Amino acid sequence: MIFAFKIGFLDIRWIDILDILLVSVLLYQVYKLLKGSVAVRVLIGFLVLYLAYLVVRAAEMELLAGILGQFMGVGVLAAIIIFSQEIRKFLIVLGKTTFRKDGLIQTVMIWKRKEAREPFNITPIIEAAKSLSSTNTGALMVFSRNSELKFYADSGDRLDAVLSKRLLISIFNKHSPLHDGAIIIYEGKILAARCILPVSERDLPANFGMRHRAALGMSEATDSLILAVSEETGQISIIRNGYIDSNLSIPEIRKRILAYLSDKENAKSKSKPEQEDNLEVAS
Ligand SMILES: Nc1ncnc2c1ncn2[C@@H]1O[C@H](COP(=O)(O)OP(=O)(O)OP(=O)(O)O)[C@@H](O)[C@H]1O
Repeated sequence: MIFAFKIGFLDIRWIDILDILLVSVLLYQVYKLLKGSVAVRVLIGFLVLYLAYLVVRAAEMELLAGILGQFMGVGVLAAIIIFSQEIRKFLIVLGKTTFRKDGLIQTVMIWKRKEAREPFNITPIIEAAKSLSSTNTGALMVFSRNSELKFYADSGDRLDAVLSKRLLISIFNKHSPLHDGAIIIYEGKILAARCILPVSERDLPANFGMRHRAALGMSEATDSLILAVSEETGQISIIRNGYIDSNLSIPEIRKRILAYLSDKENAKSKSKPEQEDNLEVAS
C-alpha cells in the first residue's frame, strides 16, 4: 500500500485524500442545492448525529454506538423520504449537465458566474412599491438571490418576465387575475406570480393580516427577503429572517434590498433573534 504521509499513528493513503475530497465536493453540492430551504437545517442535524455516531464508535462506547447506529439506519430511510423532492431535483440537474456537451465545464462556468453576480436594477421595484403604497394596493414580492425557489414558483403562474414598474403595478392591480398571492423575483426577472407562501404560526399584532403572515412564514422557511405593501395602511415592510421591519424610508428599503441581493447585509439583519418568543416586529 502506498502511503502519502503519517499523522501520529494514522497512515494516510492517497486514496484517503481522494475520498475526503470527493465527499467534500458531494457535501458542498448538496448544500448548494438545499441552500435557502428549511431542508438544510435537517441535513445539518443529520450530519451532527452522524459525526457523534462516528466519535462514539471510535471511542468504543458500545451502548450509545448501538443506539445511534440503529437511529442512523432508520435515518437514511427517513432522509430519503424527507428529501425526496430535493433528491429528484438533484438527479434531474445531474442528468441535464452530464448529458449536455461539455456539461461539467458549463456547470463550473455557471457557478463561477453566480459567485460574481451583481445586483440588478431595482429602481422599477422601488418606484412600483411607492406607487402601490400611495394607492393602498396590497402587494407581496419575494426576492431570492441564490435559488429559483422552484417549489414556491411552481405553486403560481410562471412568467419569466423582465421587471418593469408598469408590469408590477398591473400585476398587483385589484382587478388583475394575477394579483392574488406573491411574485418571486430572481436574477432581475419576475419568475412567477400568484405564488402561495408558507404561513407563519407565530403571534402577530392585529394590524398584520394574512399577507404579512405569509411573508413572515416565507422568511422563516427560506433565505429570501420579502417586500410587503399593506392594503389597509399602504405601509411598506421588509421581512427577513423572521423579522418584520415596517416604517422604513424609501432609501432604507432600497439599501436593504441591495444589501440582500449582493450578500452584504449587516450581522443584525442576517441573524435570528436570540429569544424565540420575542415578537420580531420592528416598526
Ligand atoms: N399563503 C399566502 N401566500 C401568498 N399570498 C397570500 C397568502 N395568504 C394571503 N395572501 C395574500 O394576502 C392577500 C390578502 O389577505 P388578507 O385580506 O388576509 O390580508 P390583509 O389583511 O390585507 O393583510 P395585510 O394586513 O398583512 O396586508 C390575499 O389576497 C393574498 O394575495
